[in-house]
Amino acid sequence: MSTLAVAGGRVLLPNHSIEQADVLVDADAGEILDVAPDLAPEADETLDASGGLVIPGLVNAHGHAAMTLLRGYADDKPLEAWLQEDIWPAEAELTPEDVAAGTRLAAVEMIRSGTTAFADMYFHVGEVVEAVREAGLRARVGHGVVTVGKDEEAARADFAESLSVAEEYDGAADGRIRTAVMPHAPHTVGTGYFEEFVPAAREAGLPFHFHLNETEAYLDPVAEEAGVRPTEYADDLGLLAEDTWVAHGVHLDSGEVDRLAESDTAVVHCPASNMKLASGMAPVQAMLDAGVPVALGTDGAASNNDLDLFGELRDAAMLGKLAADDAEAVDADAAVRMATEGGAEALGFDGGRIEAGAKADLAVVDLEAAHLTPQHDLVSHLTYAVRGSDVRHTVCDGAVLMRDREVLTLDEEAVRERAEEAASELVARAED
Ligand SMILES: CSC[C@H]1O[C@@H](n2cnc3c(O)ncnc32)[C@H](O)[C@@H]1O
Ligand SMILES: [Zn+2]
Repeated sequence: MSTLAVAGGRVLLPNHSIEQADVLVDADAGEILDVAPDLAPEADETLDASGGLVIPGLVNAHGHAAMTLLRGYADDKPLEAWLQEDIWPAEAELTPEDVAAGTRLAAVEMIRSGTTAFADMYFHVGEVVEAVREAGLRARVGHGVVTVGKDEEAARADFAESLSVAEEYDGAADGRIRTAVMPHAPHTVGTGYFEEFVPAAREAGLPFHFHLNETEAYLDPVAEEAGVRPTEYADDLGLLAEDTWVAHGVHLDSGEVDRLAESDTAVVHCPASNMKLASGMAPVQAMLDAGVPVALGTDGAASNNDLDLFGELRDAAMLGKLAADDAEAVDADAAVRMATEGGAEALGFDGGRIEAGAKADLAVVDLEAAHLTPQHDLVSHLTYAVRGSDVRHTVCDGAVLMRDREVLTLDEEAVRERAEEAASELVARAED
């Protein structure tokens, strides 16, 4: 067994107390062995965390990684116009090589900002898997299904691909990659296709991930077709369950919040995307009060426009207060929980907390900075003051992905060059 000690720092424990301790990791098994003072002498390798805070690696529970190529391509529009006029025409030109380049760029950005696990709903999933494997990250990946606008054969093939991809790649990269079936949203996939494929997916034990109630406009097509709110529609189709996690949940009535809580379906709050697209304010405190599991996500880099999850912690706390008209709503503690154990639970990973037996997914935040001084409350700092660029080391599955701000698993300069080129060519094809 080879061991790694993350030593000399303070550690954020599962009850959110902070202790001066070392974290000893079984680097082969990718698990935390012990959290206690003076463990470094026992270890084969040491990461210096002095002056830093060791936290669970953050979990970005909803996104479209390769959309980094479309960062800044189309801004300042509402969701429907943005998708129809800009994003979907560009994505129609996406190649597997583009997804390879864009996902690696996303991986560099996430590693740099302390994210160790993420969810990805996109296309060319084989390329996503290779990028995640090389980067050393953990991910739940899936092929996104849209059937509207497709003929029956193409629509059935799209949904079938989501199932076959989920079966093919589950457990890849030494188990760091898990999968799910990912229909885009209740109104962008026809009812008949849900009725045909959901039972098959459930039979195969596959989880589901989809966008739910992101905008007011997302409610109407379901109301017209089924006469119910989308959460009830999804539940009737067998989509809600403890292994389902949905993105956004902005426009939920109290019956829908209760239904999500009763089915133990997790909701991924994406505050920056919701603000940028003016989608609305999710009732985060109401969901927490009702017992809905809540996680955080960036959504794609084209609607955020970065993948720094520390921004979501801050935005979730700020927007949660505004939505509830209550400064006590979505406090710093709740935001940190959503970004760590909440995300890990939503994605079904045994991480998000620093204790013996948990996955060794960690980030070390450098606290020696003007904007983190003084240090009255480090949980407050994680939510309101830390930035992704404060992360000094990142560890996933016991492997060091970034040491002293140098990404070790990917050649950052080459990744950026390749992404720049892929993005220019993609946009040129789309606008041709
Ligand atoms: C079918 S793969 C995923 C699909 O979703 C699109 N997308 C990106 N951001 C959002 C969002 O906020 N709401 C809905 N759909 C979104 C992405 O461009 C892909 O086409
Ligand atoms: Zn999304």
